[in-house]
Amino acid sequence: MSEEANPFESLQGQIRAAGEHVDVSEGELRRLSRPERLLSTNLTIERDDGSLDTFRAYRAQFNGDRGPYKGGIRYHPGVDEDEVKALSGWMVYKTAVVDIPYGGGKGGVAVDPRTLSMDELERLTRSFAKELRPIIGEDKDIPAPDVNTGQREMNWIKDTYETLENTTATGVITGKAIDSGGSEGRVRATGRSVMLTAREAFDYLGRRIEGATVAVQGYGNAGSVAAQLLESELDANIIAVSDSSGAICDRAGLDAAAVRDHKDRTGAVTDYPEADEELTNEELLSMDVDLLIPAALENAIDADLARQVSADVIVEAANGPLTPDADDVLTERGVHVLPDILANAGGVTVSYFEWVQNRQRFYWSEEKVNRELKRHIVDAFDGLVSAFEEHDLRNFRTAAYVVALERVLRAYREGGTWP
Ligand SMILES: NC(=O)C1=CN([C@@H]2O[C@H](COP(=O)(O)OP(=O)(O)OC[C@H]3O[C@@H](n4cnc5c(N)ncnc54)[C@H](OP(=O)(O)O)[C@@H]3O)[C@@H](O)[C@H]2O)C=CC1
Ligand SMILES: O=C(O)CCC(=O)C(=O)O
Repeated sequence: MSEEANPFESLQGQIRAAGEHVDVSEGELRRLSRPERLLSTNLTIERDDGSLDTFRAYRAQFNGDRGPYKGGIRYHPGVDEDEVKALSGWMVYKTAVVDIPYGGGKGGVAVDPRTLSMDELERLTRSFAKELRPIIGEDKDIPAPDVNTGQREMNWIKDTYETLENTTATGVITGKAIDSGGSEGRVRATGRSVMLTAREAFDYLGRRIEGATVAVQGYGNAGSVAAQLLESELDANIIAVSDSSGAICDRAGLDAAAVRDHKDRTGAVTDYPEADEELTNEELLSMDVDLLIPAALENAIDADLARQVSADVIVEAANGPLTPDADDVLTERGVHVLPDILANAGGVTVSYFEWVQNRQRFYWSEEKVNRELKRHIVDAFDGLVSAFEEHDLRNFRTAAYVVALERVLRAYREGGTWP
């Protein structure tokens, strides 16, 4: 394996690559390549046995030119400052590419939540919420779920914030449970945009998605919903999936929902009784499939692995799953990569719908949420393709950053000296 790429440097390279095709000054590019603000703190909680433990925690507010900072909160041992900075920057360009009125932020705690009891997790989350309280708010910075967080953690943060502020502020966080102001369709929104992006991409490339073979790395919120929707709505054939325990494969096709049930019951996709064989994650990523969906963490595919990738199309459900060198190798090899900032933007798009519903105190049906989500993703895909063709770009990622950078730049300039 080559040396691990720094995700913050990866993000900066992606912005610079787009900058070559956009009328942007060096000063503007520098401004739009680093966070405006970073909260870096320690959370000390009492363990159930009475001892104290301390965890590093961060919130990066990368850019607010287009609206309040927006982005998830991750609980994972690998969380560090550069990861959070990168993830917050990706949010800026993601919200811009789907044209929703937000900037970008991201937070995280360096913790393996599986080592905490539910009570300890609640104390940790409420402690983080107290640290976040001065810098978040319905019109300031609106967190949401990411890896290893979900409705439960979002509700704890909302409750802590509202208690300390002595008010109701339903829109201070998104990804909440439905009866606490959550939106229909949010839980499945990230997977849904992955499915929609795959459908649009296959159509554009003149390929059939019906019956297409698919491998999915990571079987959490993003990966397992994408797999289920690709199967149920587009008749794609999910032949391999994985999680941190390993990968399973059935070349005749897995039942994506049944694998999810098995993982919910046992905690892992491995040992699924209907699977033909078990593989390593590396073997899954180099399988000969029509569509590969990395849906776990950053840097899943480096240059060495990229040379072994046999998929024709990659749709990035995870944020930053390719190292920059892997991206170059895949571009040169003619593998079509649909970038994270479009493909997984369904999550933040429905978070936006949730926030709109919270502000209006008027709630939408799931059918309306899904219809609006489809419109945003299809429009964003069309915008990306227009930029790709107009600038004769080397890959779809640069096209997405060109569209997004132009939008962020316009907002920045309109806030200061008009061109
Ligand atoms: N949730 C959301 O709304 C959004 C998520 N994303 C991105 O999608 C990605 C996944 O997030 P999400 O689905 O929410 O997170 P989850 O915590 O729900 O799922 C993550 C999955 O990745 C698996 N995983 C972790 N490490 C590895 C590994 N080395 N090899 C294979 N699988 C691994 C986990 O396995 P195990 O279950 O065994 O731990 C789990 O199945 C992240 O990059 C996130 O930033 C992007 C936009 C929105
Ligand atoms: O729903 C949101 O606001 C953010 C989701 C997120 O963290 C992401 O898109 O990476």
